[in-house]
Amino acid sequence: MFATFNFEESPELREPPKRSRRRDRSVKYLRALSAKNNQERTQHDPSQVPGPSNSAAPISAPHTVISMAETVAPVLQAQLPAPRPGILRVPSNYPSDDEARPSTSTASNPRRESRWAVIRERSPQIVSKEVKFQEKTKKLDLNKGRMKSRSAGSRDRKANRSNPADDGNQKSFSDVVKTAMMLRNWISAMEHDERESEPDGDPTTTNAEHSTNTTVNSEAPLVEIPPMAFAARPTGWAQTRDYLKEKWYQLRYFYVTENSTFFYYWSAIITLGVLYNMCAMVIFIFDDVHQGYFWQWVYMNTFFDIIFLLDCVVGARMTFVHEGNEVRETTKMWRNYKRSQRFKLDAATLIPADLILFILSEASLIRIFRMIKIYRLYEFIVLTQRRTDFPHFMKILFLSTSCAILFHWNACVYFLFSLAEGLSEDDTNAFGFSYYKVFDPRFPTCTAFVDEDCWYPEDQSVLDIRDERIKYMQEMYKFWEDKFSITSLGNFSREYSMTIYWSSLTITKCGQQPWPSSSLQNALEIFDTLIGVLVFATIIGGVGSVVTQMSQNVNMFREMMDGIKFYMKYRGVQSAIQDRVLNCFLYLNTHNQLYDEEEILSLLPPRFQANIAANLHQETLSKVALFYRCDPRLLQEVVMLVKQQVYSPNDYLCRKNEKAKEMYLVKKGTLSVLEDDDNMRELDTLREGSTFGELSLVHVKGNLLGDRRSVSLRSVGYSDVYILHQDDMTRLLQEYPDERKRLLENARRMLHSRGLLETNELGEMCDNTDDMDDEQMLDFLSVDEQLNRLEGIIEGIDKELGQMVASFSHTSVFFKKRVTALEEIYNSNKKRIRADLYNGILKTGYDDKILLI
Ligand SMILES: Nc1ncnc2c1ncn2[C@@H]1O[C@@H]2COP(=O)(O)O[C@H]2[C@H]1O
Repeated sequence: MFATFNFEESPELREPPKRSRRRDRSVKYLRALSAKNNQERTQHDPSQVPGPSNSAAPISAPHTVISMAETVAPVLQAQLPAPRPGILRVPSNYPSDDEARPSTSTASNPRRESRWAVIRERSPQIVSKEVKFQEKTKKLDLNKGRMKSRSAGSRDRKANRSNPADDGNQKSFSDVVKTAMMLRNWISAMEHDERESEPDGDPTTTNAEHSTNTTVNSEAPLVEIPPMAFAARPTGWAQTRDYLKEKWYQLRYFYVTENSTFFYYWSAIITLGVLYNMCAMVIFIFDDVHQGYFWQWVYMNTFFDIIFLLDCVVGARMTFVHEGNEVRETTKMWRNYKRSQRFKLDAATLIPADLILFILSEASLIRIFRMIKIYRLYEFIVLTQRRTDFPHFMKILFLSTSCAILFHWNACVYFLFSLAEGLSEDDTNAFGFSYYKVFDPRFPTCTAFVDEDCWYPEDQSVLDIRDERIKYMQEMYKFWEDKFSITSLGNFSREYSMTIYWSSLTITKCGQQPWPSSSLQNALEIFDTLIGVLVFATIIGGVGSVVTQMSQNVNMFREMMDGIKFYMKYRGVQSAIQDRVLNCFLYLNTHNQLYDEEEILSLLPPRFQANIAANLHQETLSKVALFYRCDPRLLQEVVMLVKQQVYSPNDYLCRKNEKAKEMYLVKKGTLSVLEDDDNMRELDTLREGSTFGELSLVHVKGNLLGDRRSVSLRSVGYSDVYILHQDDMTRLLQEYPDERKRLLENARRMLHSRGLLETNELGEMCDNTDDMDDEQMLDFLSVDEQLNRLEGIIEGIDKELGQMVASFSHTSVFFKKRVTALEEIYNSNKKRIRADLYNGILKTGYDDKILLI
């Protein structure tokens, strides 16, 4: 996993504004123009410049929008053709104010006219653009006018248009104005957006445009915008820059943890490289492969070498634990990598020995150095076994892969050996490889099932196979001579198929092979036999353990099932009950519930047990009315007390009027709430996530139900239920006296609201336990609760006494040691001490004469 610095991700980074670069540039350009325009305006029309008091006055966002619109619009207007009097006719739905009519507003506004004059004067490009634009518009208008005039002949029903050309001009120009207006509004809106999202104090400037706009803002601010008027939100280039910066930091300081998903997948890639090297480097001893794929091999080698190089970078960014802390500092990680075994192995892997291939291309085994990376393959196997849900399958997969690689290597060694010995031409019994041993495959050209002639007429044969075998073979050969085709294989296919066959049979000792007839052949055979024995021991052991593990659970279940069956038969249990028990047992097995959860959890440290329990029950329990506003620490302990129970179909969880001692949480299944066992009227159904019976956790004085169940509850199908016992709760509440009071209060309120609590005449609750001390509280406890409490108190006293005894014995040992040490000091310095005492140098505060005796 790539680690990152904990940059605070701002919302705008998550949602980049949809602005194109072109739009940015256009805004920049327009801004520059408007800046000049403003500058000129201030020079030509001092009344427009806000005075110090104005500039200081904060203004709200809408004002700014209008002012910016005013700023940008004239610039656009400057590029529009000068309106011809009498031509402009704005559609009825078009804005009719001055701002919306550039021509009229410009004409009627001498101030603006003077501004444009200055702009034209100072920006010749704009003037030339304007001229070009005017010319184009004129042409457009003329063309349109011509077209209109053509159509006007046939459609003179538009009598109000006396001059069709004028009409065309008028429409096209209004289109242009309309577009310009839209453009202006769009820019205004964008300006507004942008200002709203300015990152720093200057809300009219983005970082990228700073240099352009500084002049505008410093010299002739249109309106002073308070720095905090808009939220700081980088946009455009600033945002991209921030994003790139963040990515750069992430890349520069990335780190990898061993258990991260990134490292796992990266290891998978490295493993692929290792396997590739293992297969490729030996297969290039075959001539066909070498000649046909040498350069492809070189490219692939380079690719995987780069991957291995990158693995060194990853290795240098591996976190490690130092004094219990995970170290993620770049330099420390690098130093740790340099010191590690991994670094040495990685360095050895990357020895560029395969440069020799360019001189001696046959020496493909020179890449053997890359095999050092095999340790990463082992790491990958370990990581996979940690992560996978199918460990047995993975184990068998790894075993078979290693077998395949071993066979492959052995086949190549055998071929090399045969090459060294010299290939025999036509001896099928030769130990080494011979092309004669591998025939090209032959396929029948007739179909035996369809074609009658395709069957060899054995019944017509007069030859007895036992006596005239050779003749029989010749006859057969003649018969098939024209009834098959030969597919000729390349040399490599024949070589590899034969050698891998030899290799697998020799290693597994599964088939008879030609005898070795020389010392070298013997040596190879013995070597193979040794490897075969080792491999077999490993494979059989591995597969055996996998099979044992896989069948372990099945066997255990079978044993348990047999035991139960035997017991029930032996005791003569009714067959209906037997069926119920066995069905329930099967259900538990299929839902993986035969495991003892407590036993499994007990393997974990208490902290994790608490985490798991909280994850399973805390949310459900926090919604129970009884725990309303109770201390979260109490809830954290309550979740640890919850135990699981499975109920079969029609099992009763509790019956009406039974002593209530548990609270239930439904994890899975459906429960029926029955009014009574007798009439079986269903009041309600409870499903997953429901809780009930919570009032049985505390004993409430005045409970009209008297701690009895108000209804019966029956499981419809199989139900998984979590149970919280009253005893556990009472014991826990001894440590939380305040919470006990709160729970009692909640319980009383609940009972009261259901009309199940004794009330006084005014209908108020009889007792208030809030102000009670522990002594008074005892009166409200049931005998069971009192006993529990007593047990708790005795346990507490016991604990305290134990602590006191331990502390006493510790202190006495300490003092004994001290006295012994003092005695030793005194004995060794007896004379000096006596002399000092005698001379009055040492004063003990006691009667020194006693010591001097
Ligand atoms: N009509 C009902 N619908 C759902 N749950 C009920 C209904 N009546 C009672 N219960 C719950 O079922 C529980 C049975 O045991 P208790 O009487 O202790 O508390 C009961 C309530 O929590």
